[in-house]
Parts: sequence; C-alpha cells; structure tokens
Amino acid sequence: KQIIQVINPNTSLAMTETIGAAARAVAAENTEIIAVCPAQGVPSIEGHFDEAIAAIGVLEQIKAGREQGVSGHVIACFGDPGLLAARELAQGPVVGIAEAAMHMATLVATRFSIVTTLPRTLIIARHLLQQYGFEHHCAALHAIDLPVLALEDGSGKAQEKVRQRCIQSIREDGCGAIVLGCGGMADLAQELTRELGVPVIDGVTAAVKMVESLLALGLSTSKHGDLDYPIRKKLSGQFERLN
Ligand SMILES: NC(=O)NC1=NC(=O)NC1=O
Repeated sequence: KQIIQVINPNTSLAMTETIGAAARAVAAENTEIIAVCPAQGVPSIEGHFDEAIAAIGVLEQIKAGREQGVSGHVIACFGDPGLLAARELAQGPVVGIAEAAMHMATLVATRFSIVTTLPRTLIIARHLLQQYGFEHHCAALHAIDLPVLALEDGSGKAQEKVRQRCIQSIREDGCGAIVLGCGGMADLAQELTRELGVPVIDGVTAAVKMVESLLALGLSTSKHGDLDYPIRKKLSGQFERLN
C-alpha cells in the first residue's frame, strides 16, 4: 500500500471530509488516502493573507506526513498555498489542486474556464496561470461571489451557483472544459460533467491521480537545486516544531 496525504490547508473539518471522500472515490486499490488539515490556522482561504497563514500549516502537515512515511502529498486548496516550500520539505511528490486541474484540462480541451468562489481570489488563480504557463489556455475566470464555507453550509446554494456559472461559461466563453476553483467543490465535478456534457474538472481527484502517476513512474520531487531540503538553521519560537 502507498499512502497519499491530502492536505486541506484550511481548518474546516467539514471541507476536509468532502475533500477526503472525493480523493478516496478515485484512489487506486493500492493507495491509502489520509485527509488532514492544520490544527491551527484559518477556517477558509480567501486571499493573500489567508494563504500566508495557511502555508505554515501546510508545511507542518508535510513534515508530519514525511515522518509517517507517506509516499506523496496533495495540497487541496485552489491557491496551491506553500507549494514550492512544501516541495523543499517533502521527499515524495507534492501536487497542488490548481496545477493538477489545469494540467488535466489542457489534455482534454484547447481552452478551459475557471469557476471559483470570491472575486478577490481570482487574482490568485491568474497568478497561478502565469506561474504554470497556462495563461493562454484559460478562456475566462469566474467567481460565484459566495464565501468558501458556503459550500459546506448544507443549503446547496453555492453548489447551484457553481452549476449556473458552469452553464453560462460553456455557453459564452468558447471553452471546452471547466476547472472547479475550490477544494470544497471536489464532489461536484462528476455530476456536472454528466449533466453538462463537458469535462468539469476537480483538482483534488486530478491531483491524487497525478501523484499516483508520479509514484508509478518512480518520480519524486527533485532534490537537485532549488527544491533541495531547506538549509538547516535554528527556527525559533512557534516555528521550532518545523525544525
Ligand atoms: N479559490 C478558493 O476557493 N480557494 C480555497 N479556499 C479554501 O479554503 N479552499 C480552497 O480551495
């Protein structure tokens, strides 16, 4: 059995459950999924400030996962917070859900649109498109203008807004696929793909399969150069636990 640690960088237990269930639904027979979230941090990630806080929790979970002998890691927040720092710390592969979903979308469509939560997180998705080299593949970015945790309030309101936005995007954007821009939307992709007849891609499941692929190919994070383990130094105060 190989273990893939799926990290929800926010501290919402309900969203961690949603993410873990989506990951388990696609995991291979020989893959065990461990879904975790930081004990301390931010209940939802909706901007640069939240991301900076969440990144520390991601690093703590990466360290814990390494000590538990996990084979690979997924960062299950659409901003991929702490991704490169996590790759320095990790021995195994680390894949973020934004990069995973974007990569998968480019394999099935020439253009994809992104449907995410609050408008202020759109810039984060734009920055990732630039960083990953997918700017020219993204037709449009949309926000449902609801907070991240509206996806966990049980009303179904956020889910319906995602559905409506996907329908409008398919009609208007000239995109062949949709990328869901939040870890909390992980459970919507299969149903929306069926109903809309267009690939609607969730990054949690995409990232789990990409980590499995990397492991199957014997590929781990390169330790040659800038993703080598962090330079040893004495971390102080609350950061001692990251030593
Ligand atoms: N764009 C987003 O909604 N990002 C996210 N914030 C979270 O707390 N989880 C996400 O995936």
